[in-house]
Amino acid sequence: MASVTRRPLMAGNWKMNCNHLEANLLVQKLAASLTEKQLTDVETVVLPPFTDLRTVQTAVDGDKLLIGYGAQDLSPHASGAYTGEISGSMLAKLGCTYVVIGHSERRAYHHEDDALVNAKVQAALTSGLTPILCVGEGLDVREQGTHVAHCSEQLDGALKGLTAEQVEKVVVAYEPVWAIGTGKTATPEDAQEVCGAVRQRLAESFGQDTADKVRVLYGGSVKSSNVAAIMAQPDVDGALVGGASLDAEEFAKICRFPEHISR
Ligand SMILES: O=C(CO)COP(=O)(O)O
Repeated sequence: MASVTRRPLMAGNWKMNCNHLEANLLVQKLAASLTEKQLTDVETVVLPPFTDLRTVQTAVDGDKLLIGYGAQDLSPHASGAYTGEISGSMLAKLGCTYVVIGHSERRAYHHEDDALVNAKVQAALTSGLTPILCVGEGLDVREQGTHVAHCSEQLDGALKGLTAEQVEKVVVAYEPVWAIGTGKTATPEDAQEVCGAVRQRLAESFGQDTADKVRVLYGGSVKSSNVAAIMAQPDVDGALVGGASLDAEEFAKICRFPEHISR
């Protein structure tokens, strides 16, 4: 177990922020704030709104930036009469490698359930995209103490019908809803408790080898001041960062976390 190495992943979820001009500036500034070695050691990814993706692609390709990018959602369908939707193949064609699926904001505001999340995970994999599958409990569940069972259920629902080979390609993000955008970070021990339970559940369902390969991220008020303690946890392989990813220097500092930690 201890010998398993997973490349750390820092993913910036911009949510509904930045027009395409601002996106260009942010991605260029981010790349300029990190050395090639830092970008090699820690996989750095931005997740802008759909309307920014072409601009980010142009910046990344044009300047050969070592930054990955992806979308915040996709349609479960391949193509057709689904007004307003974006397919996985459209995202892949734009050079996206990642897509966020099942974010708590989509579960809450767009009533996405585990069955839809499962269909989206399958659609992403079919298009060659890496899903960043979000799970996490609200404050009520946390107060009842059933957060581990809640996240395990969300995980089971999202990965239903997948093979171990497919699951190896998935990134899981544990984002406690009560810690998102609130400034309340889960303690490093809280993050480890659920990230460890996620890996345990993956091992039970898909085998230890698969569980050891899957990267599990923590998300919720991650900042440069708390990232090192969170990343010191054995089952936390990276962070899904909201607000702090909109500031290039702050997100770059988050990506430079290995300077403050010995794992
Ligand atoms: O929801 C998040 C990332 O997907 C976390 O957002 P914040 O970092 O703003 O709390």
